[in-house]
Amino acid sequence: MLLHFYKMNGAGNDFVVVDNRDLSLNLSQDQIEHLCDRHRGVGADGLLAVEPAENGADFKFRYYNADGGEAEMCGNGARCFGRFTAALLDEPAESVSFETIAGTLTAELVEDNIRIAMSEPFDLQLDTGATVPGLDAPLRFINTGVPHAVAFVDDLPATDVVKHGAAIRFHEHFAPKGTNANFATVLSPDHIAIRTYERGVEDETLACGTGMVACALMHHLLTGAPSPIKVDVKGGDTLEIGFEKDGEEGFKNVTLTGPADFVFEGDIEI
Ligand SMILES: N[C@H](CCC[C@H](N)C(=O)O)C(=O)O
Repeated sequence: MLLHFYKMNGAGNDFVVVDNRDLSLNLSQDQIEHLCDRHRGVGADGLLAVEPAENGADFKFRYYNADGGEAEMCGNGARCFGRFTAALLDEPAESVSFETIAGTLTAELVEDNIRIAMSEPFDLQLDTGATVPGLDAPLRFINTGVPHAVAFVDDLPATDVVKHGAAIRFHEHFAPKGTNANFATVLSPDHIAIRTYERGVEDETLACGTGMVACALMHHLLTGAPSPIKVDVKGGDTLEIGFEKDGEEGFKNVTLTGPADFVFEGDIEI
């Protein structure tokens, strides 16, 4: 079958996008894994599928990691999904809504960037009590649409993200679903830098949107830093996380703002 696809990039987190509004595609886990393979396929951290909405949003957004497994949502992918689907609307619009497993999200075009109104975070664990060998930092946790462990470290460039990330991702404390693993450092009161090991990619990625949100909210909880918080990612971009407090440890109106760009489109035999 010849598949038409689009390649997009959200701050270095890259995606294959397929338009499946007619639901004619029924890609298997192996086919998605092949499409994301950087040597044998198109190459990407994940795949975004556009499907028709079921509950009143403009579209449904289905997200699949590079291993072909479906995940609840993807923050960088949501910005790319918003950029892509805004162009599909009958009338030009500044915002577009889409259903995900994590809830219905809205993407807003803000100058050259896309702002995502994220789902409300939950399952906050300021200290999970979990440890991994060789990492001398408390492991914290929050679900920002997908699960994220967060460790603040002193020397981010020297941190073995793959070794410690894999140990956290597969740690029994987060079983059976596992978690993404983020390592963060404070640059200034309103500015952090992070690196992320992603579940389902099983490697460090150049950016992780829900991971940025997790680290920024944890930074607020630990230091009181006000909204917005800037986040530097491995790929070199700086993105912005906005939020309002909802009680002592809750958050609402959480936003993720950053780039979402088309790279190329093509056809591939699968
Ligand atoms: N790998 C994640 C999903 C993608 C998250 C990331 N790419 C983002 O931008 O939020 C998981 O399995 O939970």
